[in-house]
Amino acid sequence: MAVHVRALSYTHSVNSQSPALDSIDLDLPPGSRTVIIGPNGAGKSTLLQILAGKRLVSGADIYIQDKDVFRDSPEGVTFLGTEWAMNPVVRSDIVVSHFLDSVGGYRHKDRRDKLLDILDVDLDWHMHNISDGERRRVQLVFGLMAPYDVLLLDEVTVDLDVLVRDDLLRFLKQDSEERGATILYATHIFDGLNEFPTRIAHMSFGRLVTPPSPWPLTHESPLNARFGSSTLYHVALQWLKEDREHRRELERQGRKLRGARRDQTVPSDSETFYRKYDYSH
Ligand SMILES: Nc1ncnc2c1ncn2[C@@H]1O[C@H](COP(=O)(O)OP(=O)(O)OP(=O)(O)O)[C@@H](O)[C@H]1O
Repeated sequence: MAVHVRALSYTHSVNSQSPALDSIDLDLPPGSRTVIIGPNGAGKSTLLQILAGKRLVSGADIYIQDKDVFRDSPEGVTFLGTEWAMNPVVRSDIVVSHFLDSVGGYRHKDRRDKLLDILDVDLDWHMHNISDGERRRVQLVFGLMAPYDVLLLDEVTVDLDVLVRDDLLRFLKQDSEERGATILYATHIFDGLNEFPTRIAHMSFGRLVTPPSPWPLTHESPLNARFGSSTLYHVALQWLKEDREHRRELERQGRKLRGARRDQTVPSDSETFYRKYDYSH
């Protein structure tokens, strides 16, 4: 297996009400492309960060390419998350061509040039003078130019325009087919994604409630009876509605609280509001 996880549970802090990950078992074969679907806070980023070795866990088996993620630091694993763009280094006055050279771009010239074309990156851009989407494109060239065996993507296409995103997904799919690379991708954007995955999984409240299942749906798939010829978008919509229902049920039992607190007295005028929130002088 390219990725093998058993009994993975994780709690961010002692104050957390419930674990971010709860008894996760996961197997991803080489060359598979899995899209993880789940509502905000389901645990997708936490799972990807742990697989990338960014958070230490004990008591679980976590192997990538048959190597223990924490003891053997497997090579060929690329993680791309949204927080990269917040790093002051990539917001400094550095020219894109210098930046890519400084991180070894010349070693992967063919892939780098292909990605520069797909992501429409100008090598003369200054990193402190570009838009969020442009910075994201530079990140993707930087992150994808070295060939990987396992790619962990945490919603990095969020600020790309649809054309660039479409070309990028095509590149990732073709690359994975040609080189057998495994991809695990957490996203909330399902436009144009239907043809991308070979598997889909559903995470909810820290659990993998539907483990990676073949996509497009096969006749043998247990999901087939429910979703038939649905698009990925409709499957996602249905799963997320169920998640919301589940949360509301927990709320009825007083176990989770989100949204408006209708049972509480709220300040009725702006003066009370400002006093309450300490805006008064
Ligand atoms: N640094 C942190 N400290 C404390 N709790 C955290 C931290 N990061 C995430 N959590 C909590 O862990 C749970 C899982 O969060 P996670 O970011 O993994 O969800 P997600 O599925 O990636 O959500 P999203 O779709 O919003 O990105 C949430 O309840 C969240 O509040």
